[in-house]
Amino acid sequence: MEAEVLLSALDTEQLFDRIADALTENGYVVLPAALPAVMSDTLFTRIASFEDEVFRPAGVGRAGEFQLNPFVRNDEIRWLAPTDEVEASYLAWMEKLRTGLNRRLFMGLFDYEAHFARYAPGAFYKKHVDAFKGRTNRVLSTVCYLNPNWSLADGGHLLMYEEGIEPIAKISPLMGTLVVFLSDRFPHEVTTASRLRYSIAGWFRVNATLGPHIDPPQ
Ligand SMILES: O=C(O)CCC(=O)C(=O)O
Ligand SMILES: [Fe+2]
Repeated sequence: MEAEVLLSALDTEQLFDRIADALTENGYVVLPAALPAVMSDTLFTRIASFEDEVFRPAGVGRAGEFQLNPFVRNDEIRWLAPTDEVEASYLAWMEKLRTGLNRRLFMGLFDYEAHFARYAPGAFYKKHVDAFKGRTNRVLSTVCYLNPNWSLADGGHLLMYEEGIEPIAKISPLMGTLVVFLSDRFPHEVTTASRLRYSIAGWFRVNATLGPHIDPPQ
């Protein structure tokens, strides 16, 4: 038992090494089956069990600038909270990643926020950048997918762009796949899904508080 625990701790360190190396080299990484299978299974069970009322339409912009824009995105979200055991386990894993990356890359990641997202058939999220202009507190984006199977024809791909108009990556939202990327560097979009599509999107933030301006907002 102890050996098993040690082994998985070692695996996690190796995974974090891989993420750190890829971020340094490419600014992004796609990791199939990154999360422990038990964790993605329980997260899938949780999101799939939510009643419709649990979700709210996702918006664009933050705090004072927040608005609904169904032409840009029409997924539905629910923020994760540490009060639920399953959600807490995901947040705890991300906390390990946060300190792991700070140790390796001195990124100064300060906190993490994440929401479940549900894309109904026909839903999409047009090309956008996650970091809000002028307030650079979101520095590293994560997306974790919770769909037990997915085929090309189901759509709902994450397309990532860098400079050109052609995507540099096309990612299927398959269970356990984790994507991590620098928030201000990669415009990305979710193509129209023809099936219900589940994910958890999250952001590591730096503490950009300057003088009286509290950022992130409390
Ligand atoms: O679900 C995805 O693949 C990406 C979602 C996204 O870009 C976002 O929520 O900002
Ligand atoms: Fe995004």
